[in-house]
Amino acid sequence: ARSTDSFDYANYHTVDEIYDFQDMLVRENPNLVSKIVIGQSYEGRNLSVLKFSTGGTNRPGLWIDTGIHSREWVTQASGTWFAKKIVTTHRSDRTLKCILNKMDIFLLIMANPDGFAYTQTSQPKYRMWRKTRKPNPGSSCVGVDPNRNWDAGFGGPGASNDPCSQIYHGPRANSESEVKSIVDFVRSHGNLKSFVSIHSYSQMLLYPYGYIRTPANDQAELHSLAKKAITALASLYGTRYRYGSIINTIYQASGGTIDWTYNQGIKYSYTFELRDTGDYGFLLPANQIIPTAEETWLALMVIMKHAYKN
Ligand SMILES: NS(=O)(=O)N[C@@H](Cc1ccccc1)C(=O)O
Ligand SMILES: [Zn+2]
Repeated sequence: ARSTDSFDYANYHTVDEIYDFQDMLVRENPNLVSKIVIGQSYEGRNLSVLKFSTGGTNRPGLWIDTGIHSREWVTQASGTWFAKKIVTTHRSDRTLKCILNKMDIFLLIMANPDGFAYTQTSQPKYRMWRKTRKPNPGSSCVGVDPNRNWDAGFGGPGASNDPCSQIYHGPRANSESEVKSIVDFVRSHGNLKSFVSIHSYSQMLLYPYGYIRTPANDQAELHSLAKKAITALASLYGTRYRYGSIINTIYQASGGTIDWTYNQGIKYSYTFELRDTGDYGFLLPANQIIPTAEETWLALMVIMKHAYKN
């Protein structure tokens, strides 16, 4: 595309097209958008975070990542749409205007670019790739599950020590550069107020914990905020979400992203599982990208507004 106005948000795009989109968005909006390279993937692709800021220094931040599981294509597509939505509405939307007067938004659209590139290679059998693409010593199986590699109940039930497993946790916590780079950013920023990691599919809004049954200290607040968020989501097209703690709502999972961010003190830590509930699953038709992104944005705004006010 020649600009982010002519970019086709209603279709899926390649790794390179999304990198180009990010650079165009920065060029077109130098007073709002900048790019922070927080690290590289195993195969050397940039982990590029878009920063949306109206000024200040080290303002409290709001984090969103998409695409950490590479086959969940509606998430990278939604992340691209979110980026354009922020730019086109940050003056007209009062809530977003207020948020950006005091806070920064950080958006990592391709959290697993190697896996994403792999799902786009010719053979259809690669389309369902989930993990990173780092070889595992002593195994013919490649990759670690980047949603089991975090230092939160690492290696416990709900992950596998088998390199051939889709939920292989890796040789140690933060072994994957895609994970370590985010860990380092979260620590160096030190002032994130919300952390949302976006997955698909199942239509769920999940909060900690996944590795233990013990309720999070802020469980009541996280539960009521989740209810508000999915109510806003449903208001657009009637899409119904379930919500609750990871372990109670989907399954036990150890080493997950938001369990670690919550334990770092980022209270508003959530994972979305976007459309659908299994009719198409990870192969969601492109005509559902924009409706999915639009309804999800309403829920994200509820969470970000709450983080802004508390
Ligand atoms: N996106 S998904 O289909 O892989 N489901 C997620 C569910 C999940 C979500 C948040 C923390 C742990 C686990 C998964 O990593 O298994
Ligand atoms: Zn996922």
